[in-house]
Amino acid sequence: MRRKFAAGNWKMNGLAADLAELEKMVAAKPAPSVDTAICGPATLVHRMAALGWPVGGEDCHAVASGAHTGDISAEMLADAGASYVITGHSERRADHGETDADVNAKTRAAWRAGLTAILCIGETEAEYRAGDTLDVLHRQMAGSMPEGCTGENTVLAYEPVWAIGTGLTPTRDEIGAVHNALRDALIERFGTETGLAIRILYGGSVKAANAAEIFGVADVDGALVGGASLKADDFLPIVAALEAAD
Ligand SMILES: O=C[C@H](O)COP(=O)(O)O
Repeated sequence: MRRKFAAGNWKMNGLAADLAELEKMVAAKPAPSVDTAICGPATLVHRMAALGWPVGGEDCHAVASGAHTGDISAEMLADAGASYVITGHSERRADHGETDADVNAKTRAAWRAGLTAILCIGETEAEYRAGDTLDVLHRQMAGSMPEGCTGENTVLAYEPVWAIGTGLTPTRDEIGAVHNALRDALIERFGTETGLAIRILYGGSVKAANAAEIFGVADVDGALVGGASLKADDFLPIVAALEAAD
């Protein structure tokens, strides 16, 4: 039985003053029946973790330490109190040219440090319009997901690039068809037990207003939430909708 998971991604947002939002989330003590986490900027991870809410990084380097100015290793995130790290977010793939091989290496780095990887895949708008969504996702899964993925060390996040920060979302049927295909692909690649254990999150313009509808789709095990995770008043209703979902 997969535990539902609501993860936030603060992206390049968050100053010390914004920790007040996380304090509000902690004070609300929401939804003990679902997993929650906020992935925050590296500058805040330590202080976020100290507040007692599960925390993740937004990216990590593939190696543990060395001459890589400005980079953060998975070990550093774990040392700062993180339990998760996002790998392969489309903004990293687009802004930093990260390839599936890079994402694969970063995901293995996350495991090496004892972190759970929230591994992102997703098609661009052009790929969606061309009807190539599943081909793209299968290719990204094949390249980005290392051998050894389990339900404990990896969470798969399906994030259509064209839905991120746009207010657009695929239809319920589209999300359902994609998540169903991803589940089949996980089972084929990792076997039935592991394929059924790996959680698949949907990400892209999830907010309180559409969360219940999206969480009602089969094989949606939760969400990776960007903009609506920045404020407790936006994120907590999403967590509540996940808890209420069948
Ligand atoms: O990692 C989160 C996603 O990029 C979704 O962002 P968004 O909820 O602001 O669309």
